[in-house]
Amino acid sequence: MAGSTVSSQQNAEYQKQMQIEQAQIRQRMARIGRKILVLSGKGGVGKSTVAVNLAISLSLAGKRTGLLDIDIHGPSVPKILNLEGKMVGGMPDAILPVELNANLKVMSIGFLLSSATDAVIWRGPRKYHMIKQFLKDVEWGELDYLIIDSPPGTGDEPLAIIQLLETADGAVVVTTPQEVALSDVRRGITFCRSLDLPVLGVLENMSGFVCPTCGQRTDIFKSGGGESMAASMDVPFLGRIPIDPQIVEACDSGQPYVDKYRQSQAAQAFSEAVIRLVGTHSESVMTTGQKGDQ
Ligand SMILES: Nc1ncnc2c1ncn2[C@@H]1O[C@H](COP(=O)(O)OP(=O)(O)OP(=O)(O)O)[C@@H](O)[C@H]1O
Repeated sequence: MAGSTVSSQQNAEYQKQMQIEQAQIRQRMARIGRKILVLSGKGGVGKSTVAVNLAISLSLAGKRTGLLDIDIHGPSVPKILNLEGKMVGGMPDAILPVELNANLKVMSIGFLLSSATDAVIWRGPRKYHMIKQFLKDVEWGELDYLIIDSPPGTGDEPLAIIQLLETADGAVVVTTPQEVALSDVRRGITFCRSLDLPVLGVLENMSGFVCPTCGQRTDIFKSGGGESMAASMDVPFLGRIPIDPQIVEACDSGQPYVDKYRQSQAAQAFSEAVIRLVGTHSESVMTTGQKGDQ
């Protein structure tokens, strides 16, 4: 009897603590306009590349943007943005994100690991706790957009963030065109629907390669599969990003691709996809995406 009283007391305290933390998350998130998750059904399809370049495009368009990398097992955002080894700032009750430029703040689990080679072996509850801490403690300030790079698949991390955010605006689902990737994406879309998370669009990455020497196009992973899958699942299609070796080079050297190679076919395709995605803010994104020299 005494034991059950203690455990019900503990349970009540735990519930109270959860409510306090959820209220803290709500308070932080109330200062952020649109919260967009970038998901993929399968690993290696370019999800982090898309998340980074989406965040850069929005920041170049003058939108106050945050980029949150919750890919606990493979945080690649610090590498792609040449932020490896950066220390995040701290305040008594908050973690300060790294400021990449005046409009772009970045937070990644990678900043909290002691080296780029550290492996994280965490079970579900610990991942949930880390994601909750990010949402509760990272001091973004006022943002127009928060872009969240989630790990591939439909596991603990995307589930945790969707539940904890409560009010995410939706997901961009990245795929490559071949059937083996598309079947995983269908599962990803079903996952979003079962959690009432709107699918804002499907982006087909690595869609064809145009040889820079002879100009011949080769559909290495096929082409068009993402578009027909989006139509059959009744979700918007955002466009096709071709394979471009300069994307690999930019990612590996930590340079923002859409900024550095603005006139390239892939950057233009990227820019059009962002316009389809953000809709009402399209003019400013278009202006930024098309101005400037390479
Ligand atoms: N359109 C593209 N053309 C050429 N290379 C690309 C393209 N998109 C992404 N890449 C390259 O593919 C590799 C994987 O990309 P990325 O890390 O973004 O994938 P991911 O889906 O986030 O992977 P993970 O499953 O590990 O999270 C990187 O080397 C990146 O530079």
